[in-house]
Amino acid sequence: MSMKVGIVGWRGMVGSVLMQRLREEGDFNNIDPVFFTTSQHGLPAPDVGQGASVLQDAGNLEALAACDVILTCQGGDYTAEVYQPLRDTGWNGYWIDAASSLRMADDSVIVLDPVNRKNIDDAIDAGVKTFVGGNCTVSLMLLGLHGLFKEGLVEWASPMTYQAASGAGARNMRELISQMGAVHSAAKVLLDDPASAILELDRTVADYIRSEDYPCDQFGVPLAGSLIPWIDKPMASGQSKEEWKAQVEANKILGVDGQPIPIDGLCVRVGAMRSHSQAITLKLKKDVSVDTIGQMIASANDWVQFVPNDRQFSMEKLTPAAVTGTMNIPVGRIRKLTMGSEFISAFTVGDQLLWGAAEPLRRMLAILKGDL
Ligand SMILES: NC(=O)C1=CN([C@@H]2O[C@H](COP(=O)(O)OP(=O)(O)OC[C@H]3O[C@@H](n4cnc5c(N)ncnc54)[C@H](OP(=O)(O)O)[C@@H]3O)[C@@H](O)[C@H]2O)C=CC1
Ligand SMILES: N[C@@H](CC(=O)OP(=O)(O)O)C(=O)O
Repeated sequence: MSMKVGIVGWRGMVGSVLMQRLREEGDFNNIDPVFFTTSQHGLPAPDVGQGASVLQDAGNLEALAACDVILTCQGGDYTAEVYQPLRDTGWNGYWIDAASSLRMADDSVIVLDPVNRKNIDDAIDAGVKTFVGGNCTVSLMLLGLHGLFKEGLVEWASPMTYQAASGAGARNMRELISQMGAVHSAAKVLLDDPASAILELDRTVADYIRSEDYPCDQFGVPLAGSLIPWIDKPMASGQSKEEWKAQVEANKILGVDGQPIPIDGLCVRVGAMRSHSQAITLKLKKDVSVDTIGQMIASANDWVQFVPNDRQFSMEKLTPAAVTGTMNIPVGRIRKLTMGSEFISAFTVGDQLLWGAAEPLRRMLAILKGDL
């Protein structure tokens, strides 16, 4: 009998990417999918090649409990509302989740199988039933620098991020494009006139970005033509929550026992659509040549692409524009920093919705099915 998989959050942004990947990889072939919704129960469910069905109520614990696996991208509020009551009914199925709520729980595993497949397998054998996708910047950093972490070479890391609008949600992506269009409209007359003074164009744009007319309901402040040096809630440490996640989640994924690897930096929202970038300063435990570092990085997994520290290659291959919509994780700008031979820089980019959110979940389901 095929595994009954309840899918919640499938029509959201992360869920839509997950659906696309499940279809592309033929993952619906040997499961019995049940689609849930918090708002549209009774309406037709997506047909994934197994005939017509209707959407089930995602708040109905009985319907959820009939599933062997719940795969959810519905968000943290939904998880907070449903997870424990469902477990309290005695349900002992697998819960696979994109939201952060359960990541740091003692009885959950953060899934990033190219990096921690053994931890996942051990956890399944030990009866763990809760598997959660990691924070996007954390997963993308660990995939990119997998080779260095695998060799136990990293003494500490400081990622400075350039995070895309998609991390804030679909409405924020739309708002970014509206902002871009609005700035262009405000400057169009001057832009169309090759003889206009550049300082007048510049002042017009700056005035518009600071004006009441600039559309920024979602972000609260301008993004297009600017940036936002804070993501998520403040923590008592002075970190933003996004910054706090780097060390705690990365060490959990890496299975570090005892003293954690210090990982801390600043997280910044920029005007990219759906790929997150990070400039990472690393202190290695020993002096290793740049060539050897490159080889370690390049050979660590099937998705990382080593980009030589060359101007043209960096400009063409190491950008959100090049990476978006692909599974590639390019890593470049590797060089020794002037602080000393053990200090290196790296720059990496990855699609926030693929490896950053949907793909680790899809692969976790594939592991449970025995397909991976
Ligand atoms: N691992 C990571 O780094 C990331 C994790 N996430 C997690 O995933 C969660 C979901 O994020 P995201 O996909 O951006 O959320 P969305 O807001 O796009 O979708 C969430 C839900 O909103 C409902 N919804 C209401 N109106 C619409 C509409 N017009 N179109 C589509 N859905 C609609 C849907 O539920 P319904 O059908 O029930 O109405 C949908 O499942 C986040 O809360 C976060 O926890 C997100 C990004 C990255
Ligand atoms: N906070 C991330 C997206 C996200 O949803 O992260 P998390 O899954 O850790 O809440 C961003 O804004 O880019």
